[in-house]
Amino acid sequence: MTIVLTPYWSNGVQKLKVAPQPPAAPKRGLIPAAFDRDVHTERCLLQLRSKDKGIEKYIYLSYLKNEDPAMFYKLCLEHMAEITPLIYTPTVGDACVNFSHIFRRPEGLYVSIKDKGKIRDVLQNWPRIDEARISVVTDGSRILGLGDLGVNGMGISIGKLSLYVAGAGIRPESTIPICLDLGTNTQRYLDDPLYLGLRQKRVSDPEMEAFMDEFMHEMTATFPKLMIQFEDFSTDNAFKYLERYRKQYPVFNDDIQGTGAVVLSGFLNAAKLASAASGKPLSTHRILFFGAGSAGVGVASQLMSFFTLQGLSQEEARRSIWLVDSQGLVYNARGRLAEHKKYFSRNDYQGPPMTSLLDIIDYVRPTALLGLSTITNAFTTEVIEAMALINPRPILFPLSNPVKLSECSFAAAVEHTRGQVLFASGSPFPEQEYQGKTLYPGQGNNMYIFPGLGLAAILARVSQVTDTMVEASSLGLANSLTDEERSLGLLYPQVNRIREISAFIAKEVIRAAQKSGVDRSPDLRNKSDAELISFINQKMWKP
Ligand SMILES: NC(=O)C1=CN([C@@H]2O[C@H](COP(=O)(O)OP(=O)(O)OC[C@H]3O[C@@H](n4cnc5c(N)ncnc54)[C@H](O)[C@@H]3O)[C@@H](O)[C@H]2O)C=CC1
Ligand SMILES: CC(=O)C(=O)O
Ligand SMILES: [Mg+2]
Repeated sequence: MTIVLTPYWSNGVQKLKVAPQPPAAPKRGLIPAAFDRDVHTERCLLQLRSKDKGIEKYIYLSYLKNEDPAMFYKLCLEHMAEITPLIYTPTVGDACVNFSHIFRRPEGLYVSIKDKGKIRDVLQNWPRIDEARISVVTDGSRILGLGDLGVNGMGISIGKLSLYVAGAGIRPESTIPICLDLGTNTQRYLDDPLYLGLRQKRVSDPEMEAFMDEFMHEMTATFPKLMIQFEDFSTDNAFKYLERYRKQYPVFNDDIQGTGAVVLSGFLNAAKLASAASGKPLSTHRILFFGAGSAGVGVASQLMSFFTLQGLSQEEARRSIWLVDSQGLVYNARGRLAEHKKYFSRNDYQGPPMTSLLDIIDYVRPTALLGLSTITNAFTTEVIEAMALINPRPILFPLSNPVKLSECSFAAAVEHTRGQVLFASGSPFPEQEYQGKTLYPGQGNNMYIFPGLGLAAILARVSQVTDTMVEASSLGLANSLTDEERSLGLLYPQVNRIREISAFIAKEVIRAAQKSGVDRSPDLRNKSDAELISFINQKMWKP
């Protein structure tokens, strides 16, 4: 028997048909005589390309995913570089902002504060309880860099799960996009008659805490084989709920851990090239973070392992990192600091607040400048030039999403470093020609990590996601560059190899889970690496 995704309506939820294999041929007369599935692939692609705007392409692809999921995922796999920016960042940002306006039919699960006390009843309405393996859960409070989008944040859970299917072959019917509706503080949504969420301000912290405790408990009770990815919670809640549940349930926070892993990976590759140019050892890198939120501090914590891999002590590693937030350089003498910034706060600077990025660069003399601030073009011409003056090959990672919030463009980075930049951004930029050479931007986005990490967690049936599993995903990604990709100067592998990369990452993560003793699939322990890779490939769903 094969589960065939047949999205049709019934009582407001999508249902599945369980069909015998092979599916019955359509009845004579119901399709045109010359209909051919391969030709239809081309037709779908032409229809997609005929649309001018990203958001129109997004709407077309959403329709296709609902009507013909196999065709949607076939297109994704065959045209990964073209389609990823349409179903994910940057276009998914527009789709989320306008979610209540472009909405056509429900997808995923909405759990609201009104369901408190009866969350189990809501979860049990999910039509595919037994198949459920992975859920992306957001509360919509910090969607990409776009702020509090309330229930419109559902678009991000849907987009990430499409990448789980396309990128790691998770079965579509095993995914559950979830948006928690805890209100929104965005007035224009509260005033919008089309807004799909509750018309109330966000609930208080204690109310949210009680809700989250019930939600997590009931999720595990209802879906015993489920892995949970927290996505785009506002800063404090991102740290708080990761810490609260990470030892209790199989859960990870993509913005803290997934981003940390993907940036560590690209940084490892960039730092080698930078050190080769400067002649300075890897251990002497100095990293300046512009933005000290969940992503900035998540990446800083992960980059600690870069330095410890070079033989530095924890303390030496910590001292190689500087944070900047909206008040400027983060240092102890500045006054009260949010909990998550304290570890990296500097105690070696006592002067007045330092707020100009140029002054901070002059003071820190960083080898790498990483942007996770949501401040468009914060890396000005002068900032990029200052980095190029200190470093023969400056590392510039403007990682904020979507593309309109990027701290700088690839074109600007190439121009103002005379082609020497080692670059990765959160959303994709086009390649650049410089003095007759083609230069390729990296995409430092957690989409390289979470599909493989999630697949590993599902196959090894882990009880929790450990730091060593996250680090293994990162090193796995860094080591998956081919010689050809290295010769092109790439920091990340080409996205069209995503399934191969996810399989490799999954193998590394499963091994790390086994070492940590959090795996619950003992038969995988006996497999050689080659057998494990082949097992993983064989488990991947193919459209
Ligand atoms: N490339 C990737 O894979 C990922 C990218 N991101 C992006 O990173 C950005 C930040 O995300 P989070 O850390 O979760 O948000 P956040 O809201 O937790 O953090 C934002 C940080 O930027 C700082 N900031 C704001 N204005 C500033 C200014 N004028 N100067 C200096 N710093 C300023 C804030 O003080 C805060 O520390 C978002 O655009 C998000 O899309 C997040 C996760 C993954
Ligand atoms: C990529 C991602 O997770 C973000 O920008 O929030
Ligand atoms: Mg995110």
